[in-house]
Amino acid sequence: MRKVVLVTGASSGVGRALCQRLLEADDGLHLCLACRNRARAEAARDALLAARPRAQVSTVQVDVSDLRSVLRAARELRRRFQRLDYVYLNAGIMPSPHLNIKALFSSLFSRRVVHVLSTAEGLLTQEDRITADGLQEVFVTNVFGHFVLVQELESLLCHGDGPSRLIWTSSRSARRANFSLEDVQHSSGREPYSSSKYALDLLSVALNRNFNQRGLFSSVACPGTMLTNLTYGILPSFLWTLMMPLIWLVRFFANAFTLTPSNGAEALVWLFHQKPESLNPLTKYLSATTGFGSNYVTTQKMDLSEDTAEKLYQSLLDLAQRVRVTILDAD
Ligand SMILES: NC(=O)C1=CN([C@@H]2O[C@H](COP(=O)(O)OP(=O)(O)OC[C@H]3O[C@@H](n4cnc5c(N)ncnc54)[C@H](OP(=O)(O)O)[C@@H]3O)[C@@H](O)[C@H]2O)C=CC1
Ligand SMILES: CC(C)=CCC[C@@H](C)[C@H]1CC[C@H]2C3=C(CC[C@]12C)[C@@]1(C)CCC(=O)[C@@H](C)[C@@H]1CC3
Repeated sequence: MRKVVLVTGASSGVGRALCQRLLEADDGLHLCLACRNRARAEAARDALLAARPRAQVSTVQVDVSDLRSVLRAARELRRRFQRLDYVYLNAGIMPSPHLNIKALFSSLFSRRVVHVLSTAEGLLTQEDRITADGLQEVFVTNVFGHFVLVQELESLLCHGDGPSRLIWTSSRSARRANFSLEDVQHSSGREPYSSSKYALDLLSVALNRNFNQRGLFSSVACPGTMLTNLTYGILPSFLWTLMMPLIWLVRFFANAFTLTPSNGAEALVWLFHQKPESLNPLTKYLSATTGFGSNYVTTQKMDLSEDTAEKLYQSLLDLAQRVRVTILDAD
């Protein structure tokens, strides 16, 4: 039977490159592209099938920032599939980013230059919005919509017939100091992106604690800094082009500049091929690229406590229950 792989945010960037690379390695897979925009999803499916006609590629419409859409998509997936072998929880946003140019220049002359350029620590803030469900948009898109999707797909993931895998696209910019259990949605801070990625790291740890015995394994990866729609929201593409000679130089010292979505997919593809029992649940798997353009995977121990992970998990369960009641009452 074909293995089934679901990828959210597969219409562009690293999600789309991941699909391409997975099919290059094995066109016997069934890929299901979970995207918010039907036209972009179908364009991605057509391009993938044109390159690998033997593959099976389907699409499902889901806007992960809209919980009704998540429930609808999960219902559709339960109708279509008996099991999901891999779910890549990859869709993500960084709305209205503001780059602190002064901090960028001073970091270039500091001893922490490699760390700052790899994580953007102290360089970026964002303006978050509130969704129609009354939730912070970055939190619901990057974390909570995916959490509810996983809950709704539990029967396809814990099927008792071999392991299933969750692989989250996190980030090197996930930072403990930007996350608080008292404000998991980061409604009162200016770094919702970093907070949401830290929440993903915690969530993955908690999911492993709660689901490994039922055959579900979770991992987190960072694709490194790539030129995608997300980074074009920080600086326009012509500025990236102008800075390219400098960035190629920087890449000799900072392996996090993977630059292309295909390079960025390295850790996500690598995780696909690993036995889940061999992976450390407290490790983040990072795509990296050398100055000469070779890709490899490196690891980082996550800066978190299992107790905080469990507390976040419980608070997401509570929130999901409350939101479900509100949605059901409104319908
Ligand atoms: N670019 C980078 O340097 C880095 C990116 N990442 C992470 O990689 C992931 C992919 O981003 P990247 O490829 O860079 O950027 P892109 O903007 O190219 O891709 C983001 C994907 O997420 C989808 N998406 C956004 N919002 C929603 C939503 N509400 N519902 C469903 N799908 C949605 C987008 O759909 P659509 O095509 O319709 O816009 C798109 O397919 C993100 O989680 C990001 O945080 C992590 C580290 C570095
Ligand atoms: C490298 C030079 C000379 C200039 C680029 C400056 C910034 C635009 C750039 C430096 C660090 C980058 C970075 C990200 C975006 C672009 C930078 C701020 C991310 C925040 C992109 C999304 C992520 O998830 C992070 C892992 C990236 C961290 C580094």
